[in-house]
Amino acid sequence: QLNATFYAGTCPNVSSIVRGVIQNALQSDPRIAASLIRLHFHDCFVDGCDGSLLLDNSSSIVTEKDAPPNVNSTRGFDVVDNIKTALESACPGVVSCADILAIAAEASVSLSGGPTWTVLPGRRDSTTANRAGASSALPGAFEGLTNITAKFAAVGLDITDVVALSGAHTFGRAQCRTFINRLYNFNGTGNPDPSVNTTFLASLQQTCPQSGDPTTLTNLDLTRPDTFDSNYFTNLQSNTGLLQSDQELFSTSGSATIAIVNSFASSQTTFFQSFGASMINMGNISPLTGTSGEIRTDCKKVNGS
Ligand code: HEM
Ligand SMILES: [Ca+2]
Repeated sequence: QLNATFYAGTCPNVSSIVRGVIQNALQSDPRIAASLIRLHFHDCFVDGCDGSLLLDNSSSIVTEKDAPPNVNSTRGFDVVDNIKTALESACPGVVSCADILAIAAEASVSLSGGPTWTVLPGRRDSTTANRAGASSALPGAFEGLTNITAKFAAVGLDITDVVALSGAHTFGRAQCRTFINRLYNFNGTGNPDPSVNTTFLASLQQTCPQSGDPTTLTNLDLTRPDTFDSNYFTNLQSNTGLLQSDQELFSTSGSATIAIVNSFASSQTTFFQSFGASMINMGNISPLTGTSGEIRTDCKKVNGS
């Protein structure tokens, strides 16, 4: 039931309103586009794309925001609220918070130099959150390609989706705690991860000293950190992927992901096309449609609570 023209009659300017708020936010926060697309991902993998991630703690809600993959990590909720406020004033009670995340993801990528794709809206918002689901369903950087692939398969996404969507790490930041395992004592070997380029390793060790601040940020893409491009894949070819889960796509011998990395590295057009298709696949994960769920008035709260 998701449909490109879902808001054509009820909120025809929804895309330009969302885009305008993000454009404005980008003026003071060049990272916000990356942070917003990540919210759509962390929403969709937990009970589908239903806005569950956005709910705060309350008497009936145990927030997903405090699950390990999200706590002190996901950000941009204030901008989602600004988008919701702008939409409530233009078309009250019409656009769901789940759709805001899907539309914001596309706007964030296209405003950062990446592809455009046709977002299919029509999602409605959950009245529940799933903390345990957020703790278990989202992939972690140390998990290994086999487990990560299994978590994507659990929501109907295949190996091409894994590689294409990982390309979102072409922008945004990561904290030292998410990759320091690779820098000094990888898997108990007493040595760094052998798949880290040695010059890159030295620079990461400077950024993240062994007893330094685990929350220090660095760019996921060392080449053009705020631009959406295919450099993520050429980085993997030169062993400068930041997270273990990034570099494994290219450095796991015999893996089917290697050929996909090589094809995206050699053609940005191929990557862009594939990325748009995979974002649509991700956006289709078990939405609430029809009369299921509700259209929240405030993305942080279930209506009437
Ligand atoms: C394949 C499995 C994935 C793993 C293991 C993973 C893991 C991570 C980790 C550990 C961070 C850094 C978080 C922090 O330091 O606070 C991060 C950041 C990010 N992730 Fe992923 N991720 C994955 C897939 C995805 C997907 C599918 C998307 C979107 C389509 C995505 C978009 C992002 C973005 C844009 C950032 C930077 C956010 C910011 O700067 O605020 N990731 N990811
Ligand atoms: Ca969800």
